Amino acid sequence: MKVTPEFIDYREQQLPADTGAVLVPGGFSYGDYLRSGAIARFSPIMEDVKHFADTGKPVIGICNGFQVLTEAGLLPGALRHNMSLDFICKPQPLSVVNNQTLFTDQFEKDQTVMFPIAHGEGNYYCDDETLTELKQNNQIVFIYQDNPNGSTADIAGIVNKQGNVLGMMPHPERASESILGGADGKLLFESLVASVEMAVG
Ligand SMILES: NC(=O)CC[C@H](N)C(=O)O
Repeated sequence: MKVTPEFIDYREQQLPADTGAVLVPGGFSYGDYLRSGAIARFSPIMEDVKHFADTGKPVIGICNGFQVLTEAGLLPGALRHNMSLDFICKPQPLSVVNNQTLFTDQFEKDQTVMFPIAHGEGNYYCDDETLTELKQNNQIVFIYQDNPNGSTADIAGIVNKQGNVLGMMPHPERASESILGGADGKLLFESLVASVEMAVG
């Protein structure tokens, strides 16, 4: 099976019927006014993204996409301003703490990967109760090796309880071929594509 990416406009009401996975990308939505992702989560397409996620199909939010998914209630917690209040843009070493997800099963457990970060509001926050749940359910997927932004428990990426929605601040797509400085990120997309292929059969 050949996987073909397709851009879906945020004003659409419905995802195409044969959608295998949804990727909510990074960038700036509505100029990050109020909070990053706080307005974009009302985009018409988000209703169907929620239904899609409810059926157990894979959804990944990267950077602004992660912010949108937390604002939409698809993932717990919130992203706050970096502790330094600076926009931080640099390569960042991470550890893959959970390689048992459909997004990370081609990584080694505790593998070090280098993904760039580029954000002003990457400081992941959740309350103690949520953090306990995240740990108990093995929902923490990536952690920062040297926490750049003040994130609770060094969290760089989490999945929802069901394991089909991933949100992460670092950018695997900016580390997906050696000409970009590294190809660690490619494994994430290969894991995802293999999972989608398996689901489709
Ligand atoms: N690269 C991104 O997606 C940036 C996300 C958001 N605009 C921030 O600065 O936090």
